[in-house]
Amino acid sequence: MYTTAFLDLPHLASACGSVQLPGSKSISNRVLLLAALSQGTTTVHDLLDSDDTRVMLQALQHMGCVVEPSAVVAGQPLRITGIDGFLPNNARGQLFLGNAGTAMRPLTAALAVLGGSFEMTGIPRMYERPIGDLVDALRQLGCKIDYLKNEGFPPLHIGQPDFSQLSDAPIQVRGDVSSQFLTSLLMALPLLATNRAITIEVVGELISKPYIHITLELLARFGITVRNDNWQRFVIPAGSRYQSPSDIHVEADASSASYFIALGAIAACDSSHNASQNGIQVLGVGKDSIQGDIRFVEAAQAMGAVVESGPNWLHISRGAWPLKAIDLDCNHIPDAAMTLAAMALYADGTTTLRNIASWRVKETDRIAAMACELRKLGATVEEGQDFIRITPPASRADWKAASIHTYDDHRVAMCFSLAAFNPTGLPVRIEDPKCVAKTFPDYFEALFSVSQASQPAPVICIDGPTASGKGTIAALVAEKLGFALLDSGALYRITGLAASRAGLDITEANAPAIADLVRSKAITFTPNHRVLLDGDDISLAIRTEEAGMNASRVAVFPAVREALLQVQRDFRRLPGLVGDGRDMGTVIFPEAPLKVYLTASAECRAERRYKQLISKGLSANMADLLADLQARDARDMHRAAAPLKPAEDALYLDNSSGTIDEAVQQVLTWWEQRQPFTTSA
Ligand SMILES: Nc1ncnc2c1ncn2[C@@H]1O[C@H](COP(=O)(O)OP(=O)(O)OP(=O)(O)O)[C@@H](O)[C@H]1O
Ligand SMILES: Nc1ccn([C@H]2C[C@H](O)[C@@H](COP(=O)(O)O)O2)c(=O)n1
Repeated sequence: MYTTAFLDLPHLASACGSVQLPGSKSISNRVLLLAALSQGTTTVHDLLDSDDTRVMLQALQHMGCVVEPSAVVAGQPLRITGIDGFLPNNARGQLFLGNAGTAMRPLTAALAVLGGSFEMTGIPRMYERPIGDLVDALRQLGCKIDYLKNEGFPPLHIGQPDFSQLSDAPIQVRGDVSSQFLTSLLMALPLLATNRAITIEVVGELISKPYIHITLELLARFGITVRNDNWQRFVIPAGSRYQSPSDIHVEADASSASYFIALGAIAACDSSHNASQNGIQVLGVGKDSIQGDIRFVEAAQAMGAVVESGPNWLHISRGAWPLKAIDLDCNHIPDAAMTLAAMALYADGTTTLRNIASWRVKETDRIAAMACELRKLGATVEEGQDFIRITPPASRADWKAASIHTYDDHRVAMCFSLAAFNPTGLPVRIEDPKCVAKTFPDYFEALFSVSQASQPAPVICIDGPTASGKGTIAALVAEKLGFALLDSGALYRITGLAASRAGLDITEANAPAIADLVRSKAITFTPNHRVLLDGDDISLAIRTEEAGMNASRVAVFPAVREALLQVQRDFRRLPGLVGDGRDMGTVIFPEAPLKVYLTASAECRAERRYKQLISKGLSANMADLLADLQARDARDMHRAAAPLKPAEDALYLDNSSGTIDEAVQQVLTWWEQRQPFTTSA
């Protein structure tokens, strides 16, 4: 997941390949709560690991459920032993539920029926999301719920209910604000229906029926068959008791699929792929899905997408181009419909999405957010209380390179990534990309894995002499931008070490053998910054001064440099790369848009290197270090092959007196000056 302040998506030209989607958030959190209320242990497969499921799991553990392991581990099922309809004695606590509506609303209902003493809290946006209609419905039953701040909104306090006045009268709930209120009652009230049937009556038109369909399907899996009288009345039978189904599989998220369905419809396939590889394959959800958002497929088809499907897969390719503008009532696909707003940027006219009032009370006011950000890209947008109307930029020249504000809303971030396929060749900046953690933490990684940029990924080169600070500054710049990192010096250090371990003297005569040796070795840079040579951890061994000197000696040989050329270029990937070394800007990436030549006085470098070695527990001597460093500079600068020198278009940065942060900031400022983005509103 990208945890940077922003993520710059280079202009994307084509997309092709296969994506495995994470589990559905709606199904995951429903399954977790139902398993928690049940008798028995439920093994949950393919659970989504996201912010919303994490807060739900923590809450369930607070309620006395046994969860093993205590958090989601990739590829492993999770076992939940339920409370069989009763909280432990004196159950109490504060439950922090972030911005997870799928946790706040159903847990409020379940705990209000179960009792105990709980404070339900969240982030500030949660306190703007209405819950009054649910609380009113629960109070009809005798539940004890108090508002801790504003009437009608979380945070809440839930106390011990009094069901002495409970009658057979139907419980009424509004259905026209959020279907989560009805879902919450449907999941909580079986706890009260042990010896009487309970009827829920919907007041107003029920929105988002597909989400109620998911709830009913899952209730049935946990032993509760609810009678649905035309979406107006729901009858929970007497004698209800939650029973674990033992094993349950969470299907992939159909709304997450919408971004890749749109991608298949928008992006041409790279001509280097053959016809059979054409398009985007989505794995984990298909035509047998119980999720209403699967009907996004029909909307995408109406806009021109060509979609084939199997029980749990979809294949999407471009059909009509430009896409066809549509006018659609989106009540049946409230979440996925946001993706249509992004697709509308590529349509042949004005697209209108209607009956989307619920967008206004989601993670953010989504109608306002989409309108504002689409306008930044050059679209003309009209918004109403329950509709949005989008006319794409009139011509290529009318597209703008925008910095997209994401409002802590995962769907805004994912939708606007599709703007990177604009016809003008512009990049798109996505602010706060980590907001996708709510449903699809690795969304951007998945997007990059199937997308091809119109230009090779951007590279920032940082070259300079030994111990000038290249590695330190390069790593920090890469971290800030979410770019990959190439420590090219490490490759020469590994080569020098491999040669000595193989008993090869570093001589010109041995240069071809050393080059062959490095070609035959498996070199791995692990995500936690370890360096492996054929599986052996050599992270520390390559950091000695001797290893640095040997690196400088092998680096003189053209055959070695040739052997490492493609290895280095292969580090280039989306969204970009920072390369540190001696010839990044002159030889390896001569077309890089930013080249920095980092210097510092020899004395300053020797002193910093001294401190660096001592801090790693390696021995060092200042006088020797200074002499070695000067010898290394001389060899690196005066060798015939790719000598250390500034590229003609390099910018000089003297790192002798400033701080590390100042040097990093300078590089970032130069980078920013090369970007075309208009700033956020
Ligand atoms: N501006 C600075 N102020 C203080 N210390 C710094 C500064 N810049 C870098 N350093 C420190 O200097 C030491 C050497 O930096 P670094 O290892 O990044 O250099 P390098 O150029 O990558 O070296 P090499 O070429 O040998 O790989 C590190 O301990 C780093 O933290
Ligand atoms: N692009 C590069 C990177 C490194 N080298 C050589 C010369 C250096 O002295 C040696 C070790 O590099 P360091 O880890 O200290 O950055 O490797 C090179 O020739 N070209």
